[in-house]
Amino acid sequence: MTKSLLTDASRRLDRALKYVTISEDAAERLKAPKASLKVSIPVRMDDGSLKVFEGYRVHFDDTRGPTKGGIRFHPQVTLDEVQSLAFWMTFKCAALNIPFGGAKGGVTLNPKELSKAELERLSRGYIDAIANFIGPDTDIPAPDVYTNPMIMGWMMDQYSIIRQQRSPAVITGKPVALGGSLGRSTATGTGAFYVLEAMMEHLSNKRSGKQPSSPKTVAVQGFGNAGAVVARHLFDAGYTIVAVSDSRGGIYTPNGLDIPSIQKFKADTRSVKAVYCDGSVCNLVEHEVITNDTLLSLDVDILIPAALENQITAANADAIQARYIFEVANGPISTDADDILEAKGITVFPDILVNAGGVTVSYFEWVQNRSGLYWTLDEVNQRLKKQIVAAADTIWHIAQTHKTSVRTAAYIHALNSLGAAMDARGTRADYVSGNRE
Ligand SMILES: NC(=O)c1ccc[n+]([C@@H]2O[C@H](COP(=O)([O-])OP(=O)(O)OC[C@H]3O[C@@H](n4cnc5c(N)ncnc54)[C@H](O)[C@@H]3O)[C@@H](O)[C@H]2O)c1
Ligand SMILES: N[C@@H](CCC(=O)O)C(=O)O
Repeated sequence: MTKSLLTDASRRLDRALKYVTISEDAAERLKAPKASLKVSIPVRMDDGSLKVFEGYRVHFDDTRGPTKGGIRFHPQVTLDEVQSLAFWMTFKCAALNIPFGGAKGGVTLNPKELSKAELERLSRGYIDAIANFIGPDTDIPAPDVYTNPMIMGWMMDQYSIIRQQRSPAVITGKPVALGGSLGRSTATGTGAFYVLEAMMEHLSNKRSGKQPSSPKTVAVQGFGNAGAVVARHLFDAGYTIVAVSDSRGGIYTPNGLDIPSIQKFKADTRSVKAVYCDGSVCNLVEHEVITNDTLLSLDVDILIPAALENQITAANADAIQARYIFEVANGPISTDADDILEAKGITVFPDILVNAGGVTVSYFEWVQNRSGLYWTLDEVNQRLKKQIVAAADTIWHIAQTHKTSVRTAAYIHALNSLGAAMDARGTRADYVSGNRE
């Protein structure tokens, strides 16, 4: 039987609980989602046939505010996956001190097999099915794997039609023309870069003079919204990106890839190739074609999984050679693998901190939609940097104080804020059990 992703995710919570003073009632409530909705979405296909897709929306916890989290379109979406992603959103928002709880949504399909018109009908159909489960004050979706601003725009429009009023704040990650925030499309990668720079500074302050110089070589798994942007920031900052990949596999060259050229080529052709572009002419450069498994086990300073969950498990953790792993994807490392990596002296910087730039700028987008006042790109990035580096510094200090992994420190930090909110609100246990006298 396959292991539940949510059960594995909850083991991270158990590890942090012993460091925090949080009531047993509050801890118990954080082990299961508040509500899970499963829907069927009938879609008229271009050939006239009707196809029914399965979708989900999960609210994990709303103690700290309306629930928040992306929508994934992927053939492997399951309820267990969406629940785990909603769990991580809860702790991510708490760790970043964003006044939101955690949620997630997903539809099980391969969007690459749908025409643009079919994709629009599916996106609008999904919103029809979950409209009473979301709202600007209750649950606010956003993009995730294989969804994008165009899809968020259709979804916001559909919700506005249903409610008969324009509702930009119901969804974030929209096109800027429809009330999206400047900087949202690059926020996850930009935030990850800010965290990486902050952590490199902490590590170099901690290092004694005898230890090796600062890290320079990087491999990035997944060259999408999150992975390509962090790769570009690192390239611009002088790191050598030796390998990148997408769902079809990877490319490797020890001298380093030209990330701006690869980004341009991908935007033009949708494929990731080792190229160097001079103006509009792109030529292939010498490289090795590698699998995603090989990419993960390259001998690099920094490994960045930026694709899907469970990429590093007990089955391959022993082969990992990187010194540091920055989790840009949600849940790319299993709990068993964490232990193996720690024993090998590899430091893991966790998803709920590293990829929190996306939801942070989503929060900024929601604030801008509600106030009607829009910020410049500089303002957005400055606020993002301030908020995410503050969280990174706090988490680093918790890890040093308690001598825990950075992941456990991130959960301790999140739990302190969640526990305080839950205890302040009361667990409502008597009310829930029907004992209302
Ligand atoms: N988009 C956001 O705002 C955001 C924020 C936080 C975290 N994340 C997380 O980052 C990860 C990537 O999301 P994204 O928004 O960049 O998605 P995306 O759809 O923009 O890109 C996904 C990339 O991963 C690649 N990919 C898919 N399966 C793969 C596999 N098995 N091996 C290697 N590559 C594979 C795809 O080809 C694509 O390049 C996900 O875990 C997501 O939950 C995204
Ligand atoms: N899907 C993203 C973004 C969520 C959001 O912006 O609400 C995440 O996993 O963090």
